[in-house]
Amino acid sequence: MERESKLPQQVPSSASSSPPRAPDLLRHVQAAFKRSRPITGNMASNVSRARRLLVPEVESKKITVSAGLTGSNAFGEKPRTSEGGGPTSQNIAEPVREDSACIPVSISEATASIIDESYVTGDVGHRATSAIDAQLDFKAEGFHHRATCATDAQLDAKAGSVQPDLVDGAKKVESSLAATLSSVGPMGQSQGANDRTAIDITATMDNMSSHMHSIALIETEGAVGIRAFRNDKHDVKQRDFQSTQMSDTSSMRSGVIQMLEKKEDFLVHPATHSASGFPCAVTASVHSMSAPMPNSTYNSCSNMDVETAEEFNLKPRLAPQGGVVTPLCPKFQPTCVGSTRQSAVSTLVSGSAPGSSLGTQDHSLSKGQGSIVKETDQSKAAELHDKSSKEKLGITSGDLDNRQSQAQSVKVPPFSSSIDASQVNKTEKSSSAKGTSAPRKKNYDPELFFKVNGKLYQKLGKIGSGGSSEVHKVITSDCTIYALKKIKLKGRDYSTAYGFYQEIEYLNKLKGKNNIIQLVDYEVTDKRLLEEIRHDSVNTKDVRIREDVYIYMVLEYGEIDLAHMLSQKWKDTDCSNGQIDENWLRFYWQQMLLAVNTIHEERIVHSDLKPANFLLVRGSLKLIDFGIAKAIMSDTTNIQRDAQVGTLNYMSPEAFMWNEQDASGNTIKCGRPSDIWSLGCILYQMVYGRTPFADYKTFWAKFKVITDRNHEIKYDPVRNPWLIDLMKKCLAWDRSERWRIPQLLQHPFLVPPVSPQLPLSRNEHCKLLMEIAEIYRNNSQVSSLCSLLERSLTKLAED
Ligand SMILES: Nc1ncnc2c1ncn2[C@@H]1O[C@H](COP(=O)(O)OP(=O)(O)OP(=O)(O)O)[C@@H](O)[C@H]1O
Repeated sequence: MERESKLPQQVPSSASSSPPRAPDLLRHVQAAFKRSRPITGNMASNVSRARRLLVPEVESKKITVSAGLTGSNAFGEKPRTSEGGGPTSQNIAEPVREDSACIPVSISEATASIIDESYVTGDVGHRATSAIDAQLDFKAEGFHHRATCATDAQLDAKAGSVQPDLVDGAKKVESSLAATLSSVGPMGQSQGANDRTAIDITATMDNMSSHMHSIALIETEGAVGIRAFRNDKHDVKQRDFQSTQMSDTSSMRSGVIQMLEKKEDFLVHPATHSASGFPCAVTASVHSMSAPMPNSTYNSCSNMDVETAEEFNLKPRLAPQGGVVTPLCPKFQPTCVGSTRQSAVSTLVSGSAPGSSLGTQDHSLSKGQGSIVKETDQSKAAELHDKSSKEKLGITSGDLDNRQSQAQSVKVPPFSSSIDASQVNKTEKSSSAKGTSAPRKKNYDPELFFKVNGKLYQKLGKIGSGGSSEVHKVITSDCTIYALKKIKLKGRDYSTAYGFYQEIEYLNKLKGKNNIIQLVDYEVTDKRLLEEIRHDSVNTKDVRIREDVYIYMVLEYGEIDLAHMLSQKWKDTDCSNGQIDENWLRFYWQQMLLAVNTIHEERIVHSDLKPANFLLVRGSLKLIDFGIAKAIMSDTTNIQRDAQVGTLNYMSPEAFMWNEQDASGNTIKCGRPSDIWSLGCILYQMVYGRTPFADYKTFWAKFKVITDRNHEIKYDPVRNPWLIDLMKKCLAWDRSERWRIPQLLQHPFLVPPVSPQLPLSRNEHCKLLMEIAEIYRNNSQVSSLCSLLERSLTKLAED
């Protein structure tokens, strides 16, 4: 009842004969929506909810209605290690579809800001959401633009010149909105009214097919990110990636989300949702740009500097030195993949102090807040930034000029008032401390981003680390997830460095092969050294690299590796009958064979096959880690190694004895059969849950037993005897006796012989006899006996 008394005042029905003027109506709606009700029952929780941040407002007479959707990503994974470990969660993002919609609307004098907030219809008792709660902020100059507007929309607005077709569309939207808003009932009403409103708005947006912008709201439990897209007639291009947090709203949107999800025009690819595994939200908002934005609006991209922001298609953060600002909300900082579900997207999204609510209009700085960027500095920085990023972004000179002139005509708002001193970027601090304008070293925060060939990749967490590298999960501005392998070359000798570089060459060679992990991009940070590594590796073999040089490789992202899958499978198997599921085994064994066959056909020997080097990508196993792979020389089927390689439990006898002389005086080399041995060890592990030499713990014990040709590997009985035969074919000590992959692919374990129905028909008898005759074609006696039998059978059949 108490709650009842707090219900917003009923707004007189606007569906009456004379609808109120838009500002009046909006004021009513705001009055209703601003008084959001407490969440009832179990809806009320102390769980920190997403809060909303604002992005800069600039003076304009423009309203943007925007809607869209994208998925949030969350990565509740544990870092992987090369071998073993627990299961890894499976998250993969598909590129975001860019078919969202957003309509720029030009509106005069009166402006409105419709934003999403949430409330609960207590009587219905479920999550109610209003994507278009109205919140009116009447300013002397008109509307206050709140929110999340796309960079392009802002730029368009700044230019002060709205294209005629947009104006036209804008007017339509304006009137549609007025009509739509007039149908919004008071807060206490049932969900239906609000649903209807959202649908109406959606429909309105649908009507605006050209020059549409959209903002997609990425929502996790604690953070909300907004993506904005521009959908021009000819150039559908993903645009701004804004971030925000919302207070007590995230859980409320689901209703509208579901509603809007049905409106395909607003949706990004559903795969994005599944990638994240988290609910996505859509919001429709009306932005006006009539008043200067509160400083806090800059928080929306506060963890990115200008270049970062632009890389992520954000409104550039106009820090004079291009400095870096640490995330406002450390809770959302991506530290480790497994840290929180929020971490992934929430760092794309930035946090804001709870106080920086939507309604904040305070332009003054609060006490103790740090450095403020002066407008002039910002303008200069914007110019500089625009110039420097022109090339990178591939903006045409016409575009750039246009944008620059727009930028000049726009009064750039001051920095966020809600950034406190501790949150101001490190570069700014250090340069101001020195009192100099020190040249900036990096214009992005290396703790949060990797930069490969000028493209930024935001860290989502460390996936794993191998002997030579660390691998991170990263996300790009278009929400694609990759694995980024970082190899430190400092302290390594040139030949080792060359080995690392060779992995790139192999991956380039294997581009397009769908059972090999795909290399998307790479960079060696020191080009001169790269040339030395490539050309002088022999001369400088033992010279160690002293510079801080890294190899970055951007790779297709794998959800989980076979090592983790196996350990999980064995946990499940232990709980059931103790024997591995044969069909599961067949499926993955075949995939492994196909992957290794691909590289063998390209005359590459992997040399380090182990479960951790098979990754599951979209349901298929793909091979990774060509760090020690070697090409097979054209004049031989084997390879000469410079160093002993491999992982002990999977190493073939010849890998242990490389370069030694065998009994006949030949140098022992590793070739394709060495990989087959490793595959045999993996198969053995899949069947028995341990590798064949796992009982031998030390290096010398393993060395002794593996290099002993008389050692007999123990095969415990299994249901399918073909399985044991298969393992034996792979683990033959003599490498010349090991089967090759094409044979293994035809092994009866994978291709079980089909036993014919008995008794055989006359034709089948005849066929059988002909086969026998063919086998014994050199034996005239067998041949004639076969033909006699065949004739006899034919005669019998005739009788
Ligand atoms: N593309 C990828 N997608 C997802 N995870 C990956 C990817 N590449 C590597 N990893 C993870 O990182 C770990 C280490 O990667 P990788 O094996 O390439 O590094 P390395 O330094 O060569 O390791 P090793 O010591 O095993 O040779 C892998 O076991 C795997 O779990």
